[in-house]
Amino acid sequence: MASDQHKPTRWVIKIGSALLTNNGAGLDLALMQAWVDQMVLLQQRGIEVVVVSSGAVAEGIQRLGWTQRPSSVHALQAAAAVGQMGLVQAWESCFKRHGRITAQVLLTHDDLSDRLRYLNARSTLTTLLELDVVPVINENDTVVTDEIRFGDNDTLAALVANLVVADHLVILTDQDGLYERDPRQDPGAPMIREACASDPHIAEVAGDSGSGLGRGGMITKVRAARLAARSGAITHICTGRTPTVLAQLADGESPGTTLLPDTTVYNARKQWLAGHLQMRGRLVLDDGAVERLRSSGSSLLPVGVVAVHGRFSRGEMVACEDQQGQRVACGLVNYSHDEVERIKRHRSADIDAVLGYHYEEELIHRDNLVVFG
Ligand SMILES: Nc1ncnc2c1ncn2[C@@H]1O[C@H](COP(=O)(O)OP(=O)(O)O)[C@@H](O)[C@H]1O
Ligand SMILES: N[C@@H](CCC(=O)OP(=O)(O)O)C(=O)O
Repeated sequence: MASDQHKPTRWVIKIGSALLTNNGAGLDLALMQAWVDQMVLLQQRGIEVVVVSSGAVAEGIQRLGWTQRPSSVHALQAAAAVGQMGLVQAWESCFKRHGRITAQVLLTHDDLSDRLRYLNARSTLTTLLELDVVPVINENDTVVTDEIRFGDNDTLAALVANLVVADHLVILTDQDGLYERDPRQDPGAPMIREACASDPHIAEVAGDSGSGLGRGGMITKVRAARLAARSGAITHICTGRTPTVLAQLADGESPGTTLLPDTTVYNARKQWLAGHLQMRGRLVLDDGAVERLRSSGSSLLPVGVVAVHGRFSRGEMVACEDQQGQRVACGLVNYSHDEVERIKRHRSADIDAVLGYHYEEELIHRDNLVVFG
């Protein structure tokens, strides 16, 4: 078990569908065993490992004997339920050969946006790591609807990296790294070896999935690197087809693309706030309010709000934008959308007179607000 003084090194390792299932042909058990052999080596070097494994839908489609990916949500969810069995069986048996124990953790977006469930998930994961168990995480595809979906496992892996404060997020995929253009379209495109996670260029060159098996493509991997950077994690995008890739990374080599954290590292509560992917509404701020949020970390007052969009209740998550539509911050709002409509542009001292009551003088208190750098 880890002592309180020594923070262990943690890696979140995410593996994509096309890679895991040999482009949809069924789980590639030999490759899975090769990664597990290396993960055990990492553990022997004192590195704690969390696996985020895609592949449930692809494996389910294969097990059900379907020749193509269905379009119906319920068929996809059924495939995920079938395939998840195969996934966890395979991970368990690969780790068992080394006498290691695994645990299945299935998450939805709601599990991480609800503060209590988020804290619970964090405690469970850290307990599993202290017990030397390898958590194998996937989205709970069988129950998710679009409203509560992470959407892709790159994003899920980044939020898990935030949750366990991982040092490295390793995204194993079917390409050697991030290229200047999708290598499926341009095989001669050069690979980007290192960049800052927030570099706009990398988001411009990253395209969507070319395989039809994966959900996100490179763009979700770049966004995941940005999310992971909020807790200080370095992201590596590498091919999982090289059997020694994890050992190479542990030796300090950079076999793929390395994306370095270059933004403010948030504290635990701000990371939780920043990890909310679904906003209930949008507040448009005037230039003065944007400047104050950015420069002095102030709370948002109603006087700085010029427009309100969406329907939200007190306590829900809203985005704050400048007048050009750029997202500046997000936070838990103290007033509902119709209340904000009435108190916007007013001084806090006037809230009582306008509404006939007031909760707080801030629209979003600075403790519940996260400003993007
Ligand atoms: N700039 C790029 N560099 C590399 N791959 C890219 C790029 N843009 C788009 N892609 C595509 O992203 C795919 C990887 O994403 P995806 O299929 O979602 O994989 P995974 O299942 O591993 O998440 C690659 O096979 C490639 O076709
Ligand atoms: N949760 C889904 C994976 C979704 C996903 O993001 O896939 P991928 O882009 O291959 O990592 C599954 O297990 O099939």
